[in-house]
Amino acid sequence: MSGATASESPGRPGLKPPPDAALPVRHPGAPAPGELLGAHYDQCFGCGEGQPHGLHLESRAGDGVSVTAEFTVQTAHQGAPGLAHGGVLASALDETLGSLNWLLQVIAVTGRLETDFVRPVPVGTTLYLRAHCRAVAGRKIYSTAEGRIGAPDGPVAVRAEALFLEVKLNHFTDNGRPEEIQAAMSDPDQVKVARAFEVNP
Ligand SMILES: CCCCCCCC(=O)SCCNC(=O)CCNC(=O)[C@H](O)C(C)(C)COP(=O)(O)OP(=O)(O)OC[C@H]1O[C@@H](n2cnc3c(N)ncnc32)[C@H](O)[C@@H]1OP(=O)(O)O
Repeated sequence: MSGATASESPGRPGLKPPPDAALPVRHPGAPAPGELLGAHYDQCFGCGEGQPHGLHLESRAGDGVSVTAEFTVQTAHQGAPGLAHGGVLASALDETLGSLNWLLQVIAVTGRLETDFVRPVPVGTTLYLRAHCRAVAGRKIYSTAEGRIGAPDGPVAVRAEALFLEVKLNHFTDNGRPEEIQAAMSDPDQVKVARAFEVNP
């Protein structure tokens, strides 16, 4: 363990933007800084209100291509007694990082997610997450995130670097279980249909 932060060590295989990568551009139609993004899909484990044991993460647009989010660790999220499960914390980072694609207004999925677990996170803790997009190269989106305990400037508990890959809508329609795809597509609210798959409304 080097002790370096994610943003100080952007050279890990598959996570380093190529030299010709561009700076990310916030879409003109993206929610304004400070605006809540809302759940993109009611059944999403990360943000959906229809998931009783989900994270119920609330993401908010930040400046540039950045977001902040909060989630409170519940008893259903334990790994060891009284402590958050590492996979749940990775999910919180993944969800926060995924929200960045809404500001870029591209449909993208996580290809690679590398997580550093820096401190144990007790049940009842509110984790303050922050993510920003570092670079874009073709379909590849390079982003980084961290989660702090108890306050936006609290001690860092988790960090992640991620590569998202832009995909077409058929990534979901060809691969998702037909029942859920049908249900999501037939919602009369077209914005909800679009957001379920993170397509631009
Ligand atoms: C608000 C929204 C919240 C969303 C929730 C959070 C997001 C999620 O959790 S999404 C769910 C988890 N992710 C998935 O299910 C994705 C499953 N994986 C896949 O479908 C595919 O592997 C996918 C789409 C990522 C890549 O496949 P494909 O489109 O065929 O890309 P492919 O042609 O293989 O590779 C394209 C480039 O990316 C690179 N690449 C692909 N995967 C990786 C990887 N894991 N690591 C590093 N590089 C990779 C390739 O090397 C290639 O590079 P180059 O262009 O330089 O040769």
